[in-house]
Amino acid sequence: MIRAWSAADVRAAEEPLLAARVPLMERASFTLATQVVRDLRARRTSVRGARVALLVGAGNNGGDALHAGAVLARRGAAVTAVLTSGRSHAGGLAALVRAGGRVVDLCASPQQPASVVQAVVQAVVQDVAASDVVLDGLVGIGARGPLRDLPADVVSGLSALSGTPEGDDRPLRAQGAWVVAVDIPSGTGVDDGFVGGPVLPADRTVTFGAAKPGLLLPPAAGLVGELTVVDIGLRLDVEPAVRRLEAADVARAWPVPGGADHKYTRGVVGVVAGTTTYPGAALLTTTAAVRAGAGMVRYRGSDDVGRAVVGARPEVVTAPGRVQSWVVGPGVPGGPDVDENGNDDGQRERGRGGLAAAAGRLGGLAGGPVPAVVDAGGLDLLEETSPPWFVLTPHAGELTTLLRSRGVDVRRADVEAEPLRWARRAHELTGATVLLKGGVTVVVGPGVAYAQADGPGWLATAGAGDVLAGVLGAMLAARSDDVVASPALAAEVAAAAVLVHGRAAHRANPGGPVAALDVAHAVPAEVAALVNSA
Ligand SMILES: NC(=O)C1=CN([C@@H]2O[C@H](COP(=O)(O)OP(=O)(O)OC[C@H]3O[C@@H](n4cnc5c(N)ncnc54)[C@H](O)[C@@H]3O)[C@@H](O)[C@H]2O)[C@@H](O)CC1
Ligand SMILES: [K+]
Repeated sequence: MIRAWSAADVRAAEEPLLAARVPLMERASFTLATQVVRDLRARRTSVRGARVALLVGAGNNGGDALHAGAVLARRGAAVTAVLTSGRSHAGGLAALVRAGGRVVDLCASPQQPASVVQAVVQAVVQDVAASDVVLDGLVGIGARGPLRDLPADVVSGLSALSGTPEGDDRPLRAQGAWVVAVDIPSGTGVDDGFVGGPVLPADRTVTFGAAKPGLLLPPAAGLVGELTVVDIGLRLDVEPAVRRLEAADVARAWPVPGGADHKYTRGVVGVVAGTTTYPGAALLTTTAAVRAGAGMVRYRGSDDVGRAVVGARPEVVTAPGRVQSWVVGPGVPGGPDVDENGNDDGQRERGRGGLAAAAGRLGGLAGGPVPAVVDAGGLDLLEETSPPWFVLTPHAGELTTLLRSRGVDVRRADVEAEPLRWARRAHELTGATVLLKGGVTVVVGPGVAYAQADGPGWLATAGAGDVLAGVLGAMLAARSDDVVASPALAAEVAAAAVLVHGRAAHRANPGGPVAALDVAHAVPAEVAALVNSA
């Protein structure tokens, strides 16, 4: 698991070590330099003679870059530091100069007219782009807001370089430079992943002490490249702000059935999905639940769609009965669609019934409480508040609608700019666990947040959400009682489902397009690979 702590928590953990004169910056910068050497070698560039540009800001982040530059210069690299602030880390600067590094100070003549400064910046930008490696040490965890002043000008200049292919978001790749962000890509929100101005996308981010939330969260997560966490000896005893599950975590927690298990201990998934107009969602959701190892899948819908489901997956039953998790809503019309089409095949009524049972509001034969996945049209069927064992699975547009229906003035662009913030708001307002789908999927439950980046971009395709709902339904059914008993567990299971779904998409067709049903069919082999690696 990757755990990420806020800037404040990291600073608090640094304090006792700094007080004890532990050389944290030396540790950090030496490991940074070592990583750069590894990257250069991997790129078949010898360290001796390699051109290294350091983008240096006012604080200790620039100090890290300067010290790392000094290490590289001592090993024969041609290092140039570009100072973007009137004050740079004195020790780092002295070390670099001692090691033979070159310094270009953009603030050397503060009285120069802006046009001259801009011309100098442009010239420097060309030089930087011609380097083998660029270290971004403009700002780290001391940053406030988007980049401004000269750091912003330099990054904007690099981003606007000619020769960058249209649509390529990594301006220096075309020039052959490898960008290493020091601690964070400068300009990204350390704690929230917000990107409100220019950022130089990194090929690698070397972060110190612990990951920071912004490195895992969208949209900043897309600018981080490969993430390397360097242990500098910090002790972080508080709960992390954001977590990311890795394959080993999911493998360890997977409920592998034993000899005494039967379909009811494995878990029965009740699915209310699809209508005669949208039967595909019913097929995808039930197939995914079956393929993810549900003890049994019970489809609830019209006779016509039920026949199609059983035709495709004879394992599915259509009779009512015991259920250990509900999946409500894929392919079920919501709000305006219902008014237009009139007919929903009675799915909304069945969905309400499933959710009432899942909330424990029916009792008796209906059973419950049990976990529920609430997707698409199911989101319209929620009561004012829900228990944490309900996992809502909106995309950004659906989350916006959900929030607006509860009086929050928010637009889709806001949700996309700060997914964690708005997913958390939806969790606070509804009480449910919220899984906000995207290239990086954010999950928020009571006291916990996960950010999962497991799937390829190809996974953004119709029906992929139905498959996720089915996989998650099966995983919740397998741990039904535990999920109801421990409020934060639904979020962990949901994050694990996102991981399985994303990895199954890679497995379905590595490096190429995937159809939703192919993802469902790749789930068993992915689960086998996971549990066999545990
Ligand atoms: N405390 C320590 O001993 C350690 C600190 N480390 C490094 O130090 C960094 C934190 O250093 P600092 O606290 O000095 O802060 P930073 O180096 O992150 O930068 C803060 C400075 O940047 C300027 N600045 C802030 N926001 C800006 C913006 N939006 N645009 C342009 N300039 C802006 C301000 O002048 C401020 O002084 C960490 O990210 C890490 O790289 C590491 O060396 C590990 C040990
Ligand atoms: K940085």
